[in-house]
Amino acid sequence: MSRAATAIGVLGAGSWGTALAIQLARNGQAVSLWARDPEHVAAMAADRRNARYLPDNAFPDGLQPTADFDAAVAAGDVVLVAAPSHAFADTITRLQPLLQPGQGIVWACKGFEPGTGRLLHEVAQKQLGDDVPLGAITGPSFAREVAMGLPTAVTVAAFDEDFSREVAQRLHGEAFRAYTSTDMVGAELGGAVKNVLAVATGIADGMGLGDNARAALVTRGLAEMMRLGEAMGARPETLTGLAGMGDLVLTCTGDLSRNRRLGLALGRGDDIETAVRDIGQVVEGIGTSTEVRRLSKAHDVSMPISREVFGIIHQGQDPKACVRRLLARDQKPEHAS
Ligand SMILES: NC(=O)C1=CN([C@@H]2O[C@H](COP(=O)(O)OP(=O)(O)OC[C@H]3O[C@@H](n4cnc5c(N)ncnc54)[C@H](OP(=O)(O)O)[C@@H]3O)[C@@H](O)[C@H]2O)C=CC1
Ligand SMILES: O=C(CO)COP(=O)(O)O
Repeated sequence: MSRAATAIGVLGAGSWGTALAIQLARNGQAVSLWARDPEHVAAMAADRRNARYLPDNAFPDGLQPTADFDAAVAAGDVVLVAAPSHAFADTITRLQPLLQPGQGIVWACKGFEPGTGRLLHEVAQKQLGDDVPLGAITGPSFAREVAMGLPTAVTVAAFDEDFSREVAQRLHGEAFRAYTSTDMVGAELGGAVKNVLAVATGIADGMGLGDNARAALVTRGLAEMMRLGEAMGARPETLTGLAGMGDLVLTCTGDLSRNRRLGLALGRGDDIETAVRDIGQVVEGIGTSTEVRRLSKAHDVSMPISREVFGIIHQGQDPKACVRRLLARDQKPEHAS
């Protein structure tokens, strides 16, 4: 099969893979959208929509669902991975032997490798070496709104500026602005850490703590993200930009956020298993809270809000006790000198 700059394979037909596939097809790309379940593929092909994840959005003509992983990888010069972060490493391992010279990989997953805290570009680089162009799509972007064609801005980060430009050009279009960045660490860190902070603000809102508390959590959460970012080599402007502050504002305030919705349920006193089942889609903040805890310890960075989210999710701690602990912390200057 010949590969072309006007064709692309998207691996993962959840809500975000499907929305990005719709956006790419809107821009005239021939899109092969791969899903792992052949029945799901058959249903999408018949309905010309993804009834499981984005039922309200019809597929543009250029979008073809496929159950053929190899064909999706071979479709274009760029392969877009849109699996949850816990499936990222396996996806890279599976596609590695299929990669042809000149092909690049970009992903839309927001999280860390479970168990190691590695950023996804570190996972990909370790597996593939330095010769394969790699990039990450991040920023404030609810799948449903992108699929509807509502105005959205994202960042495409890659060490290789030509590659980030190429991916951005494929995505950029009417109502969809794709910026570029060379700060992979900041772009990936912002998109991952915001998941934990969206759970935190959801919990506060679920407990009825008010608008002041939400604004305080967003702002102090950003301070946590920036401290970790400084320790890990992120650029501060990335974290005050779309990948950090932008996504933080979106997911800490927008009820389409699955992470915020998990928090709302926990804050109302629901148990986590029921909340996750009711949401029915990936909630990255659950695993990410463990990895943020790991990284904050490894880099000796104070992240009290993220720590309490970890305690509530993984240690069964009472949200009320967590709030009391946060409020009882020592008084101090807002900005460390
Ligand atoms: N939805 C959004 O608005 C946005 C999501 N993201 C990020 O995109 C990534 C994907 O999320 P999203 O599409 O929303 O998730 P969804 O829950 O909507 O869909 C999950 C998708 O991943 C597949 N999947 C689940 N487990 C595995 C696995 N072990 N191996 C391979 N595939 C698997 C599912 O397949 P199946 O149906 O067969 O179970 C499904 O296609 C996440 O990292 C998320 O943070 C980023 C920006 C926006
Ligand atoms: O990352 C997202 C929007 O930018 C999606 O957020 P949730 O995973 O919390 O739904």
